[in-house]
Amino acid sequence: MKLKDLNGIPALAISELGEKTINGLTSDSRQVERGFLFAALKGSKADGVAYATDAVARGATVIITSKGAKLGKIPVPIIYVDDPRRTLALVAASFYKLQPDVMVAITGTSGKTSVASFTRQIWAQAGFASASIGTTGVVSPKREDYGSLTTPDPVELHKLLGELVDEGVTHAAMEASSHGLDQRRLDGVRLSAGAFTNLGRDHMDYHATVEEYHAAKLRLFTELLPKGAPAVIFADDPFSKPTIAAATEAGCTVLTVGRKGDFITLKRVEHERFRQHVEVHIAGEIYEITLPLAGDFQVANGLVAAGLAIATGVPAAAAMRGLERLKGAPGRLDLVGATEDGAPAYVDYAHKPDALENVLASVRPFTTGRVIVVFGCGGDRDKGKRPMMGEIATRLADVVIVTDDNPRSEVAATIRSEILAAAPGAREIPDRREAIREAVAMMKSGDTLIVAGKGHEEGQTVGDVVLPFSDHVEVGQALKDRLARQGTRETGA
Ligand SMILES: CC(=O)N[C@H]1[C@@H](OP(=O)(O)OP(=O)(O)OC[C@H]2O[C@@H](n3ccc(=O)[nH]c3=O)[C@H](O)[C@@H]2O)O[C@H](CO)[C@@H](O)[C@@H]1O[C@H](C)C(=O)N[C@@H](C)C(=O)N[C@H](CCC(=O)O)C(=O)O
Ligand SMILES: Nc1ncnc2c1ncn2[C@@H]1O[C@H](COP(=O)(O)OP(=O)(O)OP(=O)(O)O)[C@@H](O)[C@H]1O
Ligand SMILES: N[C@H](CCC[C@H](N)C(=O)O)C(=O)O
Ligand SMILES: [Mg+2]
Repeated sequence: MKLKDLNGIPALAISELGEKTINGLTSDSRQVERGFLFAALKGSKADGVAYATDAVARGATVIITSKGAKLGKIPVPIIYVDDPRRTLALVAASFYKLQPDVMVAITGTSGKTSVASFTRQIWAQAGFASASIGTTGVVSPKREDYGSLTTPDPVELHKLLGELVDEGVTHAAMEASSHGLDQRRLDGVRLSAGAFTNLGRDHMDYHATVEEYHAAKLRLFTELLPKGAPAVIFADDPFSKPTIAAATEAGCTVLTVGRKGDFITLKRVEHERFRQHVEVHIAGEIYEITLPLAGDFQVANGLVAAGLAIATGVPAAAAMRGLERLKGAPGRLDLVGATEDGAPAYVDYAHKPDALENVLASVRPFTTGRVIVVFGCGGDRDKGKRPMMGEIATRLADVVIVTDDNPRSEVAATIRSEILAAAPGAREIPDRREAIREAVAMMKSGDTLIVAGKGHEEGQTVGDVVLPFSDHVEVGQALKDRLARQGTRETGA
């Protein structure tokens, strides 16, 4: 492709270098090949400028960087721009060209993965070839790829969107993380609609304040959605009001959902152990549906997904039928099994205070015995959330077991002690497998077990090593062993 065919490049550079052929793009010098455009970006750990020479040695023929960057003697043209991350996103969008006709993005502290998955499922039920992109990976009619970043790097993202179109996908829902929004990873995506779930504490190691974190999320509505595009906003969160105000001010068509919602109004919820009966009103019609998922927060996620589906052309009745057939996203209040007398054991991805609070509160209505929780906190991540999660667990669960969750480069015992400082009466079992086995062994009739923090993850990161580990597998095995022990006892063997 010629440089002149790429979006986001300043006119002067196009007039001088427009005929240059570009074979590929990257912001990582290690991935440069002959004829590539290299974006030299200032990052949180390194500065891409330092790798420009390396990029040229590997075949880069044009470099994009920020105005004022000092690259020294480089034998290829350098294009200076105000916001090179945004330029890279726009360039990537035009390089890979194709995007699904309908693209929606979901932001918020919790529920993004679930809403993206639910939106895909509702679209699919309504007959559209649909995909979801996020923390748990990419799901489409032809693929189920395990994920890494919640919002992929723009070059990866646009390559992926092009591939999805080639597969026939017309509708895609993606997660917009605050890192992704802040780093302009989505700036080239042609969005049809956006959504907001809620705002709580997260990533305080990256964003200086909650306001800055909220502002990063608001970029979706204030800078990325085209004027007039639907913004589906969950109405019952403390941050709903300022989000609605910002989206309205930016010219979005705000559609609120929830108890205080106008677009989809939640009237009534009746909880059962594994499902919920929900009454909602949409445009004067009353719908009574059964959501086949546990957890209040799944009602919220379902309504946001239904809002996105309706806003992008699915009839309300079809969206409601779609809700009745939803499958939970992997590792989100995911029922692994039950003890011989029916006490359920769930794996959940709550790794931040609000999520833990929600998941523990959600299982209480159907727990006649004790709520037992096993959790830890990740190393090299926001330390402030550790005592907060300790306090929440102690307040909302009857038995608290604190264990390890990806200590990374930190001393695991220190992380645990920071949680335990705010969790009087909690037990400490460092080894996660042992903690799970202990929790399963103590379950009695009426109890509910929540193993929180890892959800779909398949590893335990200790130092630089990722040891294979799955909460799902461990809980399943512990339940199996318990049932086998029970059987042995009953037969007197
Ligand atoms: C902190 C963070 O978000 N980092 C992201 C950021 O990297 P960075 O620009 O800060 O990287 P850096 O290491 O400082 O390097 C600066 C530049 O030098 C380049 N470089 C570096 C070395 C070299 O040899 N050659 C070279 O060219 C790098 O490619 C980079 O362009 O931009 C990269 C490209 O988009 C991302 O891959 C990278 O994500 C890292 C891997 C990461 O772990 N990110 C996490 C925290 C993240 O983004 N999480 C969110 C939210 C999760 C959630 O809540 O669900 C997500 O969306 O996944
Ligand atoms: N709407 C919600 N409100 C509060 N908590 C929620 C909500 N939805 C999910 N959760 C909790 O957050 C956890 C993660 O959910 P999900 O993966 O859907 O969110 P996410 O925003 O994608 O999170 P992440 O940023 O970690 O990828 C769930 O396992 C559950 O504990
Ligand atoms: N995307 C999040 C996931 C955290 C999950 C939890 N298991 C942990 O390791 O803290 C992060 O990398 O911060
Ligand atoms: Mg996610």
